[in-house]
Amino acid sequence: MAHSREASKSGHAPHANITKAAVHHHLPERHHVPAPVDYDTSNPIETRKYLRTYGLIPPGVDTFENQSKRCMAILNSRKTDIEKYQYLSVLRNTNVHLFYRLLSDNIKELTPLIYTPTVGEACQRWSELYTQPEGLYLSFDQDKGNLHSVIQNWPHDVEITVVTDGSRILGLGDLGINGMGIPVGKLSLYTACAGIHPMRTLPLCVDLGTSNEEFRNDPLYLGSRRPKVTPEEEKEFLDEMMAALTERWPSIVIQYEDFKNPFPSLERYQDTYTMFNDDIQGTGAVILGGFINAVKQSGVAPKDQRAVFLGAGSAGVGVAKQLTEFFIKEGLTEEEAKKRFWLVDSQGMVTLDRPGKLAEHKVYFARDDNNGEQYKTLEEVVEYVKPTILMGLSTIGGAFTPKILGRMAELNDKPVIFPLSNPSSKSECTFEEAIKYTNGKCLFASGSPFPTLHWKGKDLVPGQGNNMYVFPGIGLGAILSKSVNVTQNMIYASAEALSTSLLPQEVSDNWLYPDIRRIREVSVIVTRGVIRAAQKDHMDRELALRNISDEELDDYIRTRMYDPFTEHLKIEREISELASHFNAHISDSSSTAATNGSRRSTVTSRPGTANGRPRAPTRGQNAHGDALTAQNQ
Ligand SMILES: NC(=O)c1ccc[n+]([C@@H]2O[C@H](COP(=O)([O-])OP(=O)(O)OC[C@H]3O[C@@H](n4cnc5c(N)ncnc54)[C@H](O)[C@@H]3O)[C@@H](O)[C@H]2O)c1
Ligand SMILES: O=C(O)C[C@H](O)C(=O)O
Ligand SMILES: [Mg+2]
Repeated sequence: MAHSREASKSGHAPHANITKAAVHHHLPERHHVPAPVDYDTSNPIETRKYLRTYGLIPPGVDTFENQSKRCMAILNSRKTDIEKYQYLSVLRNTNVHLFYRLLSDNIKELTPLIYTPTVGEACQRWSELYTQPEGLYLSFDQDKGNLHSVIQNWPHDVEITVVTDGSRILGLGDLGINGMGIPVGKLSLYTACAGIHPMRTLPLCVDLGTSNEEFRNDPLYLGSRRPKVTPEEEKEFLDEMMAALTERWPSIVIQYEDFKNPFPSLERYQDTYTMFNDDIQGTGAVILGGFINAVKQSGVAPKDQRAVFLGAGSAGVGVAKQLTEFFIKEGLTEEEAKKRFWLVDSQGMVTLDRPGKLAEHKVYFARDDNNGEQYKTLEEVVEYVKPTILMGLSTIGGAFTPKILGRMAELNDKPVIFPLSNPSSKSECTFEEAIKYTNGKCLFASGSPFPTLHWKGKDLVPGQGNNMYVFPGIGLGAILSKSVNVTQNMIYASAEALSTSLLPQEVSDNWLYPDIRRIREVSVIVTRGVIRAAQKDHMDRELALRNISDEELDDYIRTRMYDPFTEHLKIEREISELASHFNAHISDSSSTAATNGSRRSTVTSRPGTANGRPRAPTRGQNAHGDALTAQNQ
């Protein structure tokens, strides 16, 4: 991540010319209650005095490095992953900038602890482990008809929200309000990967009841105990929610996440609000991004690709649609492109003539060329199709058996094996299994992370095909371009941009995705692609970005990104501005006092102004300005 190493070394920037005595004795009483972050042990003494936390923190001033060492040592002393998750949650809630400094310096190591796979267990046990508020809950039973006023309770301005009803959390089923861990985790990545300011993010969980009977009967469960509302009731509730969110924050970007049936809301809102569905669209984009690179490596032309998908839900269909669009761009007709796919669900291969009603979202890819044959198992389908690609979005851990993997290796020089279900326990196979049973031939990406594998004298690094590579850039692109909607072209552009983000070394090492440690730079590239597509679609309202070069746009994106390593400079600037303002007062007052005994009353400053210009209010500033006036008089 790009951050000021100079600042990080010392823990704070070189100070403005301000004497300790001036700060200590002349700063006014501040009336705000210090926020948890104000107790940061890297805060210089002057900052502590300004924030009124002086004396409430041990006297030594920490460097960022020391803080990081201490946190990592504490983290490593926690035995289980869920204990580590809990420690990191507390850190995020008590010192958000330190949390993000730690995360950005250790993104590869910490992401699995705040996101998949650990977030899966955190959600399963959310009510059992609950300690602190971390988002907004809207309840069907208690709040319907009143969402507008509940939303007013959120204390900050919001640029982006991730909303779930908890009904399909990863591959773990309906977890009701326990699903809140997912918006919390996704938004942490928005901040870490795309630099959305943590205070501008809103984790949102709607309580529409749950089909999870075990939870409904669990005394510790913190959601309503009603069964899931009907689709019609859900629609009315979401209509009200979308209107209320947008009324309070007109430019809010809304990401739908982990809904059991997300198709109706995407269709209903995508042309009306700035929203997208991460499981359908984000997943489609991230897999397309890796797939573009896999096609280059496999050497198999799009017209010869044969893709078998285990899982025909929101993610399966989302990915298949995105790949279809790619095949069309590569010269196939739509009919030819969609014929490259064979989807398999819990009842077997998806065909038009199989018994029972086919869910609407499966009809597009349903096969009509099966001659009345129905293929029940994945093994049968693989034998029938002879695929080049095997995708797993089924929630069935281990479904890619050694036999199936071995067969893929017999059929192909470089089979594409993407077990994408989350968390790790639901992955259709592990990296080790994929390598072992294809004899090291496969092009691999999984939804959850797997460790590097030592194989025949080489270190093999698995790709991670997780939507975390694109949703941060999609969201940031929509925010910065002030896009009216999130269009299909913007989603597609995120995939193309991702596919170009690999370094030459990563390409020559046959990686499909860039190193996760470069995620912030990758997000800049994805964001740029999304903004350019928004402009082409005339969705953008930030027109000034249209006429700048890509280089300038990248710089603009970087400067708009929250940087936890420089955040403290804001408050230090506030202090030094105040000090120079105060010193100017003194010299002004004393020189005028010499000539005119009583000019003092005319030099009192208006609260919230600097150099006579209005200034955006920042934390404590009004109280500060008022008090300064009072003290000077
Ligand atoms: N890697 C990523 O970025 C990413 C993104 C989104 C979703 N996912 C994962 O993909 C999985 C599916 O998500 P979804 O939103 O599509 O869920 P979903 O509930 O909409 O779909 C699940 C699909 O799997 C099928 N299925 C269930 N049991 C099966 C079986 N025994 N054999 C064959 N098919 C079976 C279902 O019929 C359904 O078609 C989840 O584990 C989720 O975590 C991963
Ligand atoms: O949450 C993730 O890790 C990816 C994806 O959105 C999922 O639902 O599995
Ligand atoms: Mg999801």
